[in-house]
Amino acid sequence: MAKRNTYDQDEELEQEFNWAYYKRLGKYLKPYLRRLLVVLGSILLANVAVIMGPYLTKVAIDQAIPNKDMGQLWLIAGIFLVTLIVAFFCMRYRIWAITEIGQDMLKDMRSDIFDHLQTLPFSYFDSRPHGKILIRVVNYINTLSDLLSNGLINLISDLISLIVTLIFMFVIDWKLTLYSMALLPILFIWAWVIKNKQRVAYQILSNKQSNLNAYIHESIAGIKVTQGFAQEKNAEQRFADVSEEYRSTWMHAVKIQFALWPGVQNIAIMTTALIYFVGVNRIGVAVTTGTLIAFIGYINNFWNPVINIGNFYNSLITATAYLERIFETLDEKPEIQDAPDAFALPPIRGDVQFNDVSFKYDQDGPMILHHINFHATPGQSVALVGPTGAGKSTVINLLSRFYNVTDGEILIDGVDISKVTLKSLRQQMGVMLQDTFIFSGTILDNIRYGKLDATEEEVIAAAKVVRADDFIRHLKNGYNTELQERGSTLSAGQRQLIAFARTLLADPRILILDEATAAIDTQTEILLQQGLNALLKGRTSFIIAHRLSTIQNADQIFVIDHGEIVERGNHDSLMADHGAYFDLYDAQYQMLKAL
Ligand SMILES: Nc1ncnc2c1ncn2[C@@H]1O[C@H](COP(=O)(O)OP(=O)(O)OP(=O)(O)O)[C@@H](O)[C@H]1O
Repeated sequence: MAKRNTYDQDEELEQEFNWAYYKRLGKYLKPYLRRLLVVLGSILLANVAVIMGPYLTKVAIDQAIPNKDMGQLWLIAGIFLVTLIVAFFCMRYRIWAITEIGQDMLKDMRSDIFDHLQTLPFSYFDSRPHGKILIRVVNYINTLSDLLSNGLINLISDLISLIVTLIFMFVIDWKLTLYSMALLPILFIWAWVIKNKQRVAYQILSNKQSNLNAYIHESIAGIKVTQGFAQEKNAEQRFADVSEEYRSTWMHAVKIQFALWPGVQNIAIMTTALIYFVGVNRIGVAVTTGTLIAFIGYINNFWNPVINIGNFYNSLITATAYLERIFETLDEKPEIQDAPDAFALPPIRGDVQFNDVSFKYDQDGPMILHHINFHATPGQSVALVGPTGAGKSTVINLLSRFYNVTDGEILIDGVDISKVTLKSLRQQMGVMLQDTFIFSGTILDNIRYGKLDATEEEVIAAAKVVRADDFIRHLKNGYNTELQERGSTLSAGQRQLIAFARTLLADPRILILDEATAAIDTQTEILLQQGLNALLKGRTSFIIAHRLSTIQNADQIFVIDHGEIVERGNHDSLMADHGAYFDLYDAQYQMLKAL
């Protein structure tokens, strides 16, 4: 599992430069190879057209003009015009097609990372700020956009134009060509020297960017608390600090990135000077004026792509820092995976057995549950009570296999749940967490989340059974009322009723309910209780109860403390025992009386 992380903590950096990432990036290119070949063809054609220019000038200067051959001059002008038109259309196509290919690749990659995130265990999301996950799916992928669209266009067209130019140059004068290339090795060495510095600078930058995103995300999520405690100034200061760190690392990274640029420029200028020097000395001996002028034209054709390739190399090194993070996310193993020989759990009756189950969240963390044993027969209702942090939620997290047990086994209808496919297990289980999550969309959509193919009638019928129908009908647009993400426009009780309807629609044999802790008025409590009773009928249920009044009819009650079941029985027997349950009940009763 990933190490725990916070917004003010940098994520770990990879030490080695890993070319394998580009091989993996190539995998995303594969589906588009054919389209890319067509683009390559058009780039080649455009380059041949452009490259003809200096050659035509040479022919005009060395032959047509001295011979005063107007016919040849017109022909050269005509060919020139055609090359310009061909080049124009080829370039246009190139830009459009490559941008599309680049964006398609990004979309594939974004889908891969998003789909993969869906499979990751809670522990992955527990271990890092959500803002740091978000930034990988959105911003890091976007940083590749330039590389994969513009960068890719330029690289391919520059490589082709470089090769075509070199061929022309070699044909015209191979010696001058070699002089043109004389200073290239210096450039290669320079690029190699700053490569790692640049990558590390961008790794650090990506970290700071991630921290900033995490902080923004966290402060938006916690805005109510910030405003409630009038801590805005504090939040602003913290934001300013994180933001300043981002700015200064950005400046540092850019400084290193631009270290390559003057080197390329200077070498290009020096090469032109060298060609003039060598060329002028050889005019009349081995070089014609036309050849020298053509060569100066080619030198630009030669250095422009080299400069562009240098830039591409720059963005490639920069992107490495982001690619590492993207592939790291893709490589994150779903902790809870189907065993290779996993089989689908057949339709269950709802018999649940914990055999000596112990559990810890972190490998090197403390044991949270110790030797839990119990048996619930089909249709029974089980209530888990106990002080906060005792391990109640952990028990139900294990039952729905959001985590694997550290020791012992959990059996459903006698089948070890670690042996079955997750899908078949979770499909037969309804989990309602404390804070019912509402997705943006209509109420209808939100209830339908329990069974995607449910008809509107089925949705309404389910809502009626759990007593949700009444409040929904009172909303302005009824079932078609649009809800905000998290359901901020609904009350906690209403969100719970929606969760009940959603779960009823899914019709699971085993029900898990983490009762909301929020205080609700008596009337809502009665309503929820009625809804819940309707939902529980005929299902094995596990309820984490915070209000003991709601579980008096439970078949079994377990009192959990420090990860152990310290008492078990039903309400009457536990009350008669005068133990921990009695104390809890009494404390709540006294509290309610005092209100
Ligand atoms: N994801 C996690 N990673 C590490 N430790 C955790 C995690 N979730 C819970 N714990 C720890 O496990 C212990 C049991 O937590 P659990 O949530 O099961 O308690 P609970 O009885 O449900 O509490 P509450 O009534 O407050 O919801 C606590 O000490 C808690 O700090």
